[in-house]
Amino acid sequence: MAMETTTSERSTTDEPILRTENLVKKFGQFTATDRVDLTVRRGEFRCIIGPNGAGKTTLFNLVSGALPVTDGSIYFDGEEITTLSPSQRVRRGIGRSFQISNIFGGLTVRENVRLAAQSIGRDQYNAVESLFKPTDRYDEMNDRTDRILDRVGLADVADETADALAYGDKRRLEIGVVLATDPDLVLFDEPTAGMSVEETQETIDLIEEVLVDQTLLLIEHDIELVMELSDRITVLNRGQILAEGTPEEIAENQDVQDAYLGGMVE
Ligand SMILES: Nc1ncnc2c1ncn2[C@@H]1O[C@H](COP(=O)(O)OP(=O)(O)OP(=O)(O)O)[C@@H](O)[C@H]1O
Repeated sequence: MAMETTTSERSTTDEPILRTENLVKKFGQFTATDRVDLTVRRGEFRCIIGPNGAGKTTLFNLVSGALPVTDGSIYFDGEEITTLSPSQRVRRGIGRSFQISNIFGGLTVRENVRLAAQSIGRDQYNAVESLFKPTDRYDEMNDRTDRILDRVGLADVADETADALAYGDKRRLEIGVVLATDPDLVLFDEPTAGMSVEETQETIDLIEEVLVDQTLLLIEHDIELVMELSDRITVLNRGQILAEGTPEEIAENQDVQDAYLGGMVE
């Protein structure tokens, strides 16, 4: 298989991990997603950009299963997932970061990660049943939780409640919670929204470091960041794919400049 090395340590293959075909989402008469054919290759860092209301979040909702499609198909890892539930998609390997809202503030850091780890491989609604698992499975789950806590740098604060964490550690926990679901693809909807320049850089560094083996799909408004991070960029406009390419190709694309970048970059 052809391998291509990018500027980061991540490596991209030719194999598509996610593919949408003629994807359509209508809200009444309004078409929010308009015949989108998207292909993301395994290992890619793909940013989705576009003006407000372009349909970026709607596209994520279709991929994660939060919204049913109006028409078209979604394939993940070569298999059709168009009608699978969100939890079935998580078990297939599609993780979605909801930032802080994924975290239970009253539980400890370790409990949060463990709960997320427990939720895969079984029906999420069987959380009570999962408390009564055989001991070897219990140990395996604890080991896995510890490895994730190490990976995201939270081993030292594992027994603190999530509410007591400093801001930066909360972001680490959020990424730990996503990682605990063992994803192959992670969707991030504006992970740096409202952050200072410093916090933005820290969060991005963390995502790049911890999720180096995952395919990343990220909605981001900060164009400079998008240009720096992406292997490829997809530009949405009025629900349609306006352009797709490497950062260099997108920067030079006249349609993008006319419709979007010209108005965005001051
Ligand atoms: N549940 C809904 N019902 C009706 N219209 C919706 C719904 N969700 C989204 N829309 C509309 O679909 C369009 C696309 O919205 P979406 O949130 O996907 O855009 P976006 O590109 O993520 O925008 P932003 O950058 O502002 O977050 C918008 O016009 C929005 O008002």
